[in-house]
Amino acid sequence: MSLADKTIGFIGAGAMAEAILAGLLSSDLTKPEKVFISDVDFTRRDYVKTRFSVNVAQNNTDLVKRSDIVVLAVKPFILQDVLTEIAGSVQTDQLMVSIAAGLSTGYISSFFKSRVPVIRVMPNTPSLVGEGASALAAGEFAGEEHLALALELFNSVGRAYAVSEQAMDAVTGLSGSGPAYMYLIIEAMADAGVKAGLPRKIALELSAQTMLGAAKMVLETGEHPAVLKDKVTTPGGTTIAGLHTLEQGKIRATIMDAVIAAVQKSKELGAVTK
Ligand SMILES: NC(=O)C1=CN([C@@H]2O[C@H](COP(=O)(O)OP(=O)(O)OC[C@H]3O[C@@H](n4cnc5c(N)ncnc54)[C@H](O)[C@@H]3O)[C@@H](O)[C@H]2O)C=CC1
Ligand SMILES: O=C(O)[C@@H]1CCC=N1
Repeated sequence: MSLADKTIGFIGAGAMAEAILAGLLSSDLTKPEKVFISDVDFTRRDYVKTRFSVNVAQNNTDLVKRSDIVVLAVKPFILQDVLTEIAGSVQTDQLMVSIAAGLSTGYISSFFKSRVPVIRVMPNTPSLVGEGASALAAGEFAGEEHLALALELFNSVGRAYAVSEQAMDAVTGLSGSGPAYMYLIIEAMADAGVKAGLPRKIALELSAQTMLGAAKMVLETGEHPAVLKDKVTTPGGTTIAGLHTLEQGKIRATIMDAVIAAVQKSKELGAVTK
């Protein structure tokens, strides 16, 4: 079974659902007719319906009845209410895919009386432009075929990797939260360009394109970032002067600390439901 044969429902049509839908529908793996959404915020629901021409379910249980794959895309603190609401309608031949940060597959399964397959995913917002980074973990009742379906879904919006569930907090701190860190760096580099006299628009685009290009070099050449860094760096030149300043500012330790703080926070948020 592939994704093309399945109906996919999104409970919660917020920022992440929109990002996944944008990538998924432009990948041609499914069609808007095969997608359902439900959201308690009707303005939001109608915006997403209009943007993608997808179907609107009357409510969350109606969505469950119409969907082979149900993507749980509400905030973690809302998920308990949603699971309580839909538990009686979910069948074992359906697949639950949760993108809620910090909530385990065991926690989600505990709401269902039967052995409903659950896959937990940590995606990120660049899914919106087809450049998402997602990690997936299969719950106790999910088999290889369920994992394959979910990988197909998230590979359609970027790169998706199967990991053990214990790795999810690390993924959340790294690639889940990571886009925000990258935006900070892009903004700071653009500000520096403006300070040095560049027009704002050009400074921002040069900065963003530089990050995009550097990321592609790492992914496509397969070379170690240190080797690529050395290729930019002329002896006695400009780059080594900039790198020295970054090292003096302890940029590596600061970035590592930021990711570890987010990993720690993910553990704390998840501990509430364990
Ligand atoms: N924003 C991000 O970068 C990432 C978010 N996530 C996870 O994705 C999930 C969704 O996050 P966002 O899309 O950012 O949140 P959001 O707040 O943009 O979207 C959630 C949507 O759920 C709707 N909603 C609230 N209660 C509902 C209910 N009872 N039934 C149906 N819909 C309901 C809200 O009206 C809203 O439109 C969260 O669990 C978050 O942990 C995961 C990875 C990255
Ligand atoms: O900030 C958060 O908690 C969520 C999870 C990863 C990205 N956004």
